[in-house]
Amino acid sequence: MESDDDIPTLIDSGEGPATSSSEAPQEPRRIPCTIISGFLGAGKSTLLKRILTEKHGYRIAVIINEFGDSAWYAAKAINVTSPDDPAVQSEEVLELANGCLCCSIKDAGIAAIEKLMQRKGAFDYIVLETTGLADPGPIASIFWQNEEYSAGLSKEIILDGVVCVVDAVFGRTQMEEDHSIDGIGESLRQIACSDVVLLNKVDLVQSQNDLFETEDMIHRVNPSAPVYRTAHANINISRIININAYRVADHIRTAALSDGSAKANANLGHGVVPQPRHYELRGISSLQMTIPPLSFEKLARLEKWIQRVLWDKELPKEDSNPNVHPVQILRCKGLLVMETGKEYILQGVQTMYEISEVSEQDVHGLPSAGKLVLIGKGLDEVARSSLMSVLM
Ligand SMILES: Nc1nc2c(ncn2[C@@H]2O[C@H](COP(=O)(O)OP(=O)(O)OP(=O)(O)O)[C@@H](O)[C@H]2O)c(=O)[nH]1
Repeated sequence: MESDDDIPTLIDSGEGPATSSSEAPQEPRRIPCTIISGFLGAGKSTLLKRILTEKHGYRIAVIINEFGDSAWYAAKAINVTSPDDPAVQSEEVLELANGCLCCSIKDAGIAAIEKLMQRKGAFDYIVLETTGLADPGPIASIFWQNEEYSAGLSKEIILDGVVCVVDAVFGRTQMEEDHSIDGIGESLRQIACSDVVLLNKVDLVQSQNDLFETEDMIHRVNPSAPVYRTAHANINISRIININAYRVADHIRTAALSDGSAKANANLGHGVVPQPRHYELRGISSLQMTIPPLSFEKLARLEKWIQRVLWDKELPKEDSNPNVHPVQILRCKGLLVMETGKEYILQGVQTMYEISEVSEQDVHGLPSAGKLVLIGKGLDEVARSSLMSVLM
């Protein structure tokens, strides 16, 4: 670490940053950021390498935090590279001294990224690889657009999505047996916070049944994240980069609810509220449901319920349920369809949430059903009926 104030600095390689092809002033544009999380040894670096060598047209700044031999998080490096343009292969290395990113990002980590942003123009995409032990939730919330929480970073960076790499060989055991953080298995936290899951190393698994069972477990913990099977992280990059997971309704619209909900959806729009399902594994629980078209009054009630659960971490008290019922949300996602045909996306990370209207060109056809997925703690039968009562 070079600086006195513990703020990491970029070490200039001497070759200078790439310049924009056009000198014309450009609209300020937020840089998308993809977070790669995943189980130890699952293939995160392999995925990163693949991203950096694929042809995708982005000049990518990479932030890595390594788990060093001495059990210290040793160094994080930022490289600016573009496989499409050898001229920008110049490497700019940023060495950070202390702490894993999830611990230090609120201080030196943020400063590092702010310094990186002073070089904007040199890159147009950020990929951040976390260690296999990191909880991506707090990291993701740094980039959340709520400026109060993101120390202004969200003015310049937009979270594109969180990709979790799961080991197809050991993933199930890891989910069942790893350490827990605050009562939740750490690998399950990573799945909870992800927008896309890669089930990697499928070449090493003989039994299709084993793969199905691991996939099933992932789906139950996070019903809204698509799971792709990969060997050596070989994936069509467009499935993980620039997916706009927090903005695009299609992600949620096409996310399968785990019981083949097409049939259930067919009955919606007639005031039928299907039974939500919930699932619990090692402290984490998920609750998912399809939601019939809402009136604005119901939307307001649902939002109030969400606020109560996210901010107060308990269910609203009711006559039928006067006791305190603690809940915690790690991630929530929803597509809320209105009776008028308008659609809204709900996105939430930790205690932050946003409900934004889907632009008209992204609303396809007649509204059918909305979807809501909550992942966290305490999302049990009581939570289920509390949510149902809001929608009745
Ligand atoms: N057979 C096989 N080996 C793989 C695959 N993906 C990665 N590997 C190998 O598995 C080892 C671990 O891969 P990494 O990409 O370093 O995993 P990681 O998640 O970055 O590891 P940590 O940072 O230690 O958590 C390396 O030797 C890879 O070459 C795969 O799909 N199949």
